[in-house]
Amino acid sequence: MIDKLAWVVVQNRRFLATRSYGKSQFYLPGGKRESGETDQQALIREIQEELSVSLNPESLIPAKVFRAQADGKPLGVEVQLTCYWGETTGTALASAEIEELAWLNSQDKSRCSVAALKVLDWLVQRGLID
Ligand SMILES: Nc1nc2c([nH]c(=O)n2[C@H]2C[C@H](O)[C@@H](COP(=O)(O)OP(=O)(O)OP(=O)(O)O)O2)c(=O)[nH]1
Repeated sequence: MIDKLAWVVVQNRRFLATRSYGKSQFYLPGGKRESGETDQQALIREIQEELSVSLNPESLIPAKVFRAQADGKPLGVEVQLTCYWGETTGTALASAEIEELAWLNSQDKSRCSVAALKVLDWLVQRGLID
């Protein structure tokens, strides 16, 4: 199981998703903890790397944990996304390994990894995106 942290942010009834170079599916932004890091430290570092914005540590609130088949990995390898809400100052920009940023809603299901799709469905259920 691949254990990752992810940032969930909704604006104008869409959520932020990222696509890395060489990949076709969109993911929730985030990544793995490095040794000794808290969830908060790891997520802030990953979001700074991927999107060039600083998450405010005080704003981080646990959202939900999702588990699904990991994109591009052998069948049965799962990714766990421990998702947090959080606020940033500044505008997210595709950086480092990220080729593209997109604000998605349920018209974009086919562009999402299975894990990102679970997040999408949950945001729809909660009435936050269309
Ligand atoms: N952050 C994130 N990762 C996701 C999502 N959906 C999804 O399948 N993943 C998967 C993609 C990879 O199979 C898996 C692990 O990410 P990773 O960064 O370790 O994988 P990778 O193969 O790109 O990295 P690497 O081994 O080249 O370092 O997480 C998602 O929504 N957000």
